[in-house]
Amino acid sequence: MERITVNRFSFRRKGSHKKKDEAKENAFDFSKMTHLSQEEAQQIDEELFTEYAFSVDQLMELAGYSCAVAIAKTFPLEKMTRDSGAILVCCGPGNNGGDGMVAARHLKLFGYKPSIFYPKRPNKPLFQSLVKQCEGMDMPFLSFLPSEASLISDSYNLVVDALFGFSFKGPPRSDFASVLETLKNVEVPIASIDVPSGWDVEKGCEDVYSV
Ligand SMILES: NC(=O)C1=CN([C@@H]2O[C@H](COP(=O)(O)OP(=O)(O)OC[C@H]3O[C@@H](n4cnc5c(N)ncnc54)[C@H](O)[C@@H]3O)[C@@H](O)[C@H]2O)[C@H](O)CC1
Repeated sequence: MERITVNRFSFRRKGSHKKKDEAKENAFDFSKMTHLSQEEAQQIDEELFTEYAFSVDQLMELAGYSCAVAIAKTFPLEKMTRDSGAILVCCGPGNNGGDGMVAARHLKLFGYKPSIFYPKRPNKPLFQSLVKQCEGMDMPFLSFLPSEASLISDSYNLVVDALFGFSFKGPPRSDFASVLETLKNVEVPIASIDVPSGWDVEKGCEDVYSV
């Protein structure tokens, strides 16, 4: 099963503008993918907030958009076989979940058919606005996640994992334990925003509950 981690800082594409290199450029060499440590990522965020006066909304829009672009390049719409580009975006209770809704919005504009699973919603204007924007673009919100992974694999071409980012501290609390368990067993690719949910941010996939 294919897993990729879509980290807004990890895709560095040396663009070649010659037509003939296009195929080579599209076949991304994952060995060149770089990762930031949790501390580096937090330092960059902090610098963007203080030195450059970016707001969380702006960073979330940049992160969600760049993840949508990376996902569209890695999983082209024309290669999807199920239900004209149906994808499932699973959003968690923090900013990573916000990234997921922003990515869903852009993927919808790229022609994909996102559905969103967003079980735990912060009572904050930023997230309420993101939900309103997604509803306004006719993206359905699932009231529950099918417990059978096969139902997800049969209905969607891709799962976007925007459940947890760098603030996850395992093991998953009860409300998300079954969600991670189901996603572990899906047979379609999972594109994780920032960190695959359940992974230790620095050490990687250490525990059985990681997607
Ligand atoms: N740094 C920024 O301002 C930005 C970060 N971006 C993205 O957001 C995540 C980090 O966001 P944060 O809200 O700090 O944390 P998470 O989204 O990873 O999750 C926190 C959320 O999860 C709950 N939680 C933690 N551990 C568990 C657990 N074991 N079981 C259940 N629930 C858990 C916790 O209570 C919180 O509610 C970062 O990765 C970026 O992707 C944005 O891009 C914008 C700016």
